[in-house]
Amino acid sequence: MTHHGLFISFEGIDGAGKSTHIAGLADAFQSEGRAVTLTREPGGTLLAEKLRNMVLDDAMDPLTESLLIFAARRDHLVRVIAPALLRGDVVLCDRFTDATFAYQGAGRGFDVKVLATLERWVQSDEGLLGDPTGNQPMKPEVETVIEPHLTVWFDLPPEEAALRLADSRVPDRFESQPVEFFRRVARGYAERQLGHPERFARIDASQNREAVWQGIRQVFVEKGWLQAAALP
Ligand SMILES: Nc1ncnc2c1ncn2[C@@H]1O[C@H](COP(=O)(O)OP(=O)(O)O)[C@@H](O)[C@H]1O
Ligand SMILES: Cc1cn([C@H]2C[C@H](O)[C@@H](COP(=O)(O)OP(=O)(O)O)O2)c(=O)[nH]c1=O
Repeated sequence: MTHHGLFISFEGIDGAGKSTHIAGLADAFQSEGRAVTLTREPGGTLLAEKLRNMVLDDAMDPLTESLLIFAARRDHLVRVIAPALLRGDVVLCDRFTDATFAYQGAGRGFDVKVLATLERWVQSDEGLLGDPTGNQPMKPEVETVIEPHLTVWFDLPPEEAALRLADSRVPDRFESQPVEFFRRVARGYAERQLGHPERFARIDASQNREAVWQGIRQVFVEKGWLQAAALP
């Protein structure tokens, strides 16, 4: 799929600080005249938000969980992400497939080979350029697997994330997992980074908010995607 958009995902264990900084980046891109699509996973469409509620609220086996998450992802790609990239938008997505490898793969111990197969199927651009109902799919000339241009990984020790979350919100099914679960998830993200070093930017999320923001700012300025002057 040829497009002029920019696809950026944000990752890290719960409480690492993603939500705190995504809105600031959206403002920075908008102040430079770029259209921004701000979205999240699981979710981002009516159907995917319904699937999100099921995944976050109901106990299920890891294959069911992975299939629902990838089903939500496909709908999100077809209806929101691919059209936004074709329009030339900057897509800022709170979590994407690395979260599935970290949470369902490393966290829940589900087979990463199955996840890799689902990743290839779901993120194929085949059918993405057609009608989102799927009635009139168009075949791409060369099939490609859509993935973020950049993944900003907020790396934070699980013990610190737990402290930050303790008084901030009611935990969902994942957030209420023991710290050992998040140690595995954090290792899962580290493995994903090793597999995709060119795509990942690791941010030391244990720093204070201002230092974390400066780390993010530096990544975007170095890539030439934002001008230093546009950022506080
Ligand atoms: N650098 C930081 N230092 C201390 N607390 C932080 C920092 N960044 C965010 N927080 C706080 O930690 C909690 C989790 O942050 P949040 O952005 O919601 O994380 P995430 O979206 O990654 O789950 C919030 O209460 C937030 O205010
Ligand atoms: C995208 C994704 C999220 N998740 C989990 C991680 C989070 O605990 C939860 C929701 O993520 P998130 O949107 O970060 O929740 P919040 O904004 O409330 O912190 O879904 C997976 O287990 N697999 C996935 O593929």
